[in-house]
Parts: sequence; C-alpha cells; structure tokens
Amino acid sequence: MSIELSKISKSFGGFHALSEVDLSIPTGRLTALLGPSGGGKTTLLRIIAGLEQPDSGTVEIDGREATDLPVQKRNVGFVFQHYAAFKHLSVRRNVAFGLEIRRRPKAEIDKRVDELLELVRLGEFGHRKPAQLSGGQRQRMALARALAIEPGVLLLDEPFGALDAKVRKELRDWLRRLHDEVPVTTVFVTHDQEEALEVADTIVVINNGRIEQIGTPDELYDSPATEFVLNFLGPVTSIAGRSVRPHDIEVLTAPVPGAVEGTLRRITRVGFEVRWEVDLSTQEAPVLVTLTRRQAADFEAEVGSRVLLLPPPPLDGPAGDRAEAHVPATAGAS
Ligand SMILES: Nc1ncnc2c1ncn2[C@@H]1O[C@H](COP(=O)(O)OP(=O)(O)OP(=O)(O)O)[C@@H](O)[C@H]1O
Repeated sequence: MSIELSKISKSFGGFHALSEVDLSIPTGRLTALLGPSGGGKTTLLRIIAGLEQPDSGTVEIDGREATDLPVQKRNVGFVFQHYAAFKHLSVRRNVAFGLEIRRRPKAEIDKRVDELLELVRLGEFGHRKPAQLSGGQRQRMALARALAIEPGVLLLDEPFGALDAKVRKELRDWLRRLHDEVPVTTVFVTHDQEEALEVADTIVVINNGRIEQIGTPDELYDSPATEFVLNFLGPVTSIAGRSVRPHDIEVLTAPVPGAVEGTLRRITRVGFEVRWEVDLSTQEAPVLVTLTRRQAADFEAEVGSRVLLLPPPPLDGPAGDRAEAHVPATAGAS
C-alpha cells in the first residue's frame, strides 16, 4: 500500500511541529524518517497511523482518502520503542492477540502464529512470558504481533532505540532481511543516520518540521541538498572554504595544483581508522582527515610533520557550494 501526504501541518500550542509536509511513500519500500530529536518524525508517523490528526493537509493510504479514518480502519501495524506487551500472556498469545479480537478461527490463528514466530526466530519461545525474553527478542515479538493482522503498512517508531549497540545492529540487519522476505510498506523513525543508511531504501530527512531532502542512502550521502543533510549524514570538515567528508581528503607525497600544506597537530586511532587533525595557516579550525591504518603507516607522519592535503572535487549537490539556505523539500520520492 502506498501512502500520500499532502501539505500536512501540525502545531502544538503555538509550536509548529510540522509545516506543509508533502511526502509520497511507494508500496513495498522500507522508508526511514531520519532527523534530530524534536524534528517532527514521530508526529508524522502518528499522523500516518491515525493516532494524531493534522491541523491541515490530507493523508491517502492505498489511493484512498484516509485523513479522518480511525486507526482500526487504516490497516496499519505499529511498533514503538518501549513496546508494551501483555505481561500475563505468553509470547504466543501476545502475537495472536490481534487475530483473537478479530475472532479468526482457532486453527487459522495457530497456523499463523507458528509462521510468525518462525519468521521472527522465536519458534522455541512461544510459551514464555514477555519478561523472560531479552530486549531484542521482545522487539521481535512486537514485530510479529504487528504483522499478525497482515497490515498493508508497518510503522516503526525507533523500534530498536532502547537496545544496546550490538543488538541494535543485529536487529537492523534482521529487519532488512525480513523486509526482503515480507515486503510490507514500512516506515520507520530513527535519529541514527547509520541505521537509516544501512537499512532503508529511501531516507526522508526531517528537521524543524520540514523535509530537508528525500533520496536513496547514496543520493543523500553523495549529493546532500543542504548543509544540514551534509552534516547530519556523516562527518564533515572544512578545507579551503568548503565542507567535505574527512575520508575524501587525499594525502599526497608530492604537490599538485589545488593541494594545501599543513602541520599535523594530533593523531587519534579509533579501531581501524586513523584520524588526523591538520593545522593550516589559512583557517582557524583544523582540517580533519581520516585514513586507514595502513595509509597512515605509509606516510610515517608524526605530530609536527608537514603534510600535503588535496580536497576532493566539489559534491554534486548544492551543499557542495556551501549553500546555507533551506533548499525546498525535494518532491516525493518516485
Ligand atoms: N502532544 C504534544 N504536545 C505538545 N507538544 C508536542 C506533542 N507531541 C510532540 N510535540 C512537540 O512537537 C515537536 C516534534 O515532536 P516529535 O516527537 O514529532 O519529534 P521527533 O522528531 O520524533 O523527536 P524524537 O526523536 O525526540 O522523538 C517537539 O518539539 C515536541 O515537543
């Protein structure tokens, strides 16, 4: 099912949480709503779900006007960060819940719940209570429960937000594979750019109640439309009056046109990466450069060494020219 939002605005008191948001979410895609805290992601998700009414604008789901449709009639499933399971019910019964209240035949429910528990790899845990599961297992149970009613749209609000980094990473790989197996139109909210870049087909960057840019992970990373997107999607450093990614700066052994010389001020090793801070005479802030450990070792540079840096060619997007202005939202993803 596709989702079409037109000119959605929402204020709380005098505060504009969303301002005239236009967004097309195509069928079967995994779309991330990405942005900083307070940007309006959750509000947009709640409006799609029908948990919140927009002040103005329209919501269409599957080509049908849905702005005033109650939650139960939208055919959406959702999972929130802190998933509220029924504590006294087994995992099986939690997953079966939506089907039981719809009074489906018992044999059908049993079969469907077996399939779902397999799908989320909780086949052996059906008899346990939610409290006897790990945090990651509980979120997988929540997903199984949301999928039980065969929703046309799956809405996930920071579903892995409360979990530790390693489990988050596992679950996001798992979500990507699950989505490839069961391609339900899925919209998930995250403030974690790595999560969005890794998992999503399409990323919608939301800031201050507006869409900054819509695109594939590669488009956003390589051609950010605004300074905000450039900064939000990865590390950025300034060199020769331009904002660039630290790993795109080349370290040279012989001068070429466009190269700049500086003094190595600091060297930090973080895992497989080596970070240099290089002072230039032409700017106050040091230039950040990231290299692999092997590259860094090849240069045999130490604090105080003179190094030659070559900035990358300008980025394709307007942000490459240091566009400070708010570029209007790119129209809906095609
Ligand atoms: N029910 C409400 N009453 C008043 N203000 C609200 C309400 N819901 C949201 N807001 C405000 O609207 C803005 C957008 O909130 P929203 O939860 O959509 O942001 P978000 O991008 O999802 O942020 P986070 O990542 O922190 O959840 C915030 O400033 C928030 O304080």
